[in-house]
Amino acid sequence: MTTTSGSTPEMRHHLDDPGTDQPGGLVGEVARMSAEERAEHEAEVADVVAPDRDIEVEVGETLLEMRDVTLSFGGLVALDSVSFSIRRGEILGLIGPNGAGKTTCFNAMTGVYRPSSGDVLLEGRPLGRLKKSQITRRGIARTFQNIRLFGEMTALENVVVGTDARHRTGVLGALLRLPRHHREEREGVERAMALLEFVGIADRAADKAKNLPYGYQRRLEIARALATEPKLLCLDEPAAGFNPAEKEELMGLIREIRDDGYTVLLIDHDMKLVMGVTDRLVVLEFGKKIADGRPAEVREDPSVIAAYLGVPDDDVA
Ligand SMILES: Nc1ncnc2c1ncn2[C@@H]1O[C@H](COP(=O)(O)OP(=O)(O)OP(=O)(O)O)[C@@H](O)[C@H]1O
Repeated sequence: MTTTSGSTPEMRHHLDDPGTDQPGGLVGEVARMSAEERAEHEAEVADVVAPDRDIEVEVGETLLEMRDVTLSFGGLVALDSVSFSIRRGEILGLIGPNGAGKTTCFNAMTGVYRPSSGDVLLEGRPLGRLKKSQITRRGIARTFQNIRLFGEMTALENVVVGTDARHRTGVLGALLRLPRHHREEREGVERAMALLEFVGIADRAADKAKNLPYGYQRRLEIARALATEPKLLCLDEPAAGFNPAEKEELMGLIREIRDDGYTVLLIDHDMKLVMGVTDRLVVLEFGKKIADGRPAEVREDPSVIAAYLGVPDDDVA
């Protein structure tokens, strides 16, 4: 995957002076563009963010499969023979009451925990005993329920760290200052900048992550995950703590990510939001899968209604 072919003069300018929000900075330049110029600029950014998006992907083929996965913590069975597939190009929602096993599913897919039995397969190959970093390289990236950023690093640096997962030169290449290392470093910064723009926080690229507003931090986590060029992006409650307008904006971003060719797995408690953005839903309760289907079907499913008994109708609507 090449990542720099679409880098634009605007991006390069911004790299020289990241974070500037003043007239002359990228944000100001974009604001002054005509509608036509802006559309062209956005297409150029999209080229950098998702360079492969025009390559025809077999939307609908299985990307990840949870095959009969059981995961126990001592006597507690957090996942009980759970099987479902995530199809390429879809937004799949994973829902269920508190403690149902949603985060444990993410942890099983990303190598935090190993299933006690069963398999997680990515593109038909079991993840087996791969380490977290190896799974990231195979193509699964995630964000966390509790934001985990490098607080003392800038927003841009946080995303550049994500691009490192794709670098082919290792520590030795860096020590020897190989030309390829320099090129990868430069490409990483350009791609990181494009991703910050894509998620809407390029104006704060030079700020330390810990100083960013909460909503920016959530978007920064998504940019960092995208930097690894994942085949599957797992978002664990990305809208937690957002007001309705912020949630709506975030859903727009998640749709854009999918439209750019990524596959998204989404956990969220807000039923309205999940129903509104997902193509399909898997419902867990007490570690077992109780439903799997289109949002409109799942919301009518008696076992799902029973699992959510007590949730006001408004929240399920
Ligand atoms: N590391 C752990 N050690 C012991 N028990 C755990 C561990 N992680 C999760 N559990 C238990 O496994 C069950 C499933 O937890 P999990 O966090 O996956 O649920 P969840 O559906 O993500 O819940 P929530 O919506 O509250 O985040 C819960 O009973 C939880 O207490």
